[in-house]
Amino acid sequence: MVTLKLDRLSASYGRHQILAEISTPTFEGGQVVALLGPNAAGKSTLFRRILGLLKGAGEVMVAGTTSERPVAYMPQETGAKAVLTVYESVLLARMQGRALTVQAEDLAQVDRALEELEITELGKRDIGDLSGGQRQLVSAAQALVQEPEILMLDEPTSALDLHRQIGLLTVLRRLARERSMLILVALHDLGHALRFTDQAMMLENGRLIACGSTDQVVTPTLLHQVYRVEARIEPCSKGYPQLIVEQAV
Ligand SMILES: Nc1ncnc2c1ncn2[C@@H]1O[C@H](COP(=O)(O)OP(=O)(O)OP(=O)(O)O)[C@@H](O)[C@H]1O
Repeated sequence: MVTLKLDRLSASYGRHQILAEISTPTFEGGQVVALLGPNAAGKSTLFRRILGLLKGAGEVMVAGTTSERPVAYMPQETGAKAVLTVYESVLLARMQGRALTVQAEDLAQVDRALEELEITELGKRDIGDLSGGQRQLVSAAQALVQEPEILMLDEPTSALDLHRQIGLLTVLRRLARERSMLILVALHDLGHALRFTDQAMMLENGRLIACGSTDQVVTPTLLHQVYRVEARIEPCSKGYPQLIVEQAV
C-alpha cells in the first residue's frame, strides 16, 4: 500500500520562505487527508513542494508504490485548451508518460472517469466552451484517469454547486477506499472536511499547526485561533458533523 510522509519540509519562492519544517505522520492509501488553512497559508505551495516543482530542505517520503507515475495533481487553476474536446483532453491526460498507442484500456478508463464524475454528456464539447464548474469536473477527471496511487486536489470544489460539491467529495472518498488511493485535498469548507476526510493538516503562515484525525483538528478552539470565528460543531439529524459559525471575532 502506498504511504506518504513529510519530514521537515520547507519551500521558498526566491529568498522568500513560505513553508517551514512541515512534518507529518505516515499517511496511507485509502485515506482522505484535508489540507486546511486560511488564504495564503501555503496549501498550494505545499502541493508544489510535494510534487518537486519547488525545491527546499526536508524530504517527501513516498513508499509502497507499484506504478512509475504514482502521483496525479489537480491544480487550483484549471486552464482550458479550446482546441480539444473534453474526451480528448481527458485521454491526453491519461496518455502522459505512457505508450504512444492508445489501448482499449485507456479508452475504458476515460469513459470510467467521465462516468464517475457524471460528465459523460460533456465528452464531445470543446473544453474552452465549458462553464467554470464543468471545467473543474473535467480537471478532476484528468487527474483521476491517470489512476494515481496518490491524488492531490487543490480546492476541487471551489466552482461547484452544492450538489456537485457533495457528489465529488463522495466519489473521492469511495475511490480512495476502493482503490487504496491516498487523497490529499485542499478545502476551504471545513464542514466538508469534517464530513468527507479522515485526517487533516492545518497550515497557518507556512507552518503545520495541527495534524491528526479531522475531528481533532477542526475544533472550536482552532477555528477561533486560526480563522478568528466563534463556531461550534454539532451533529445533524443524520449524525453528520455540522459547523455552525456564530460570528467573526
Ligand atoms: N509564484 C509565487 N511567487 C512568489 N510568492 C508566491 C508564489 N505563489 C504563492 N506565493 C506566496 O506564497 C504564500 C502562500 O501561497 P499559497 O498559494 O501556497 O497559499 P494557499 O494556502 O494555497 O492560499 P489560498 O487559500 O488563497 O489559495 C502567499 O503569501 C503567496 O503570496
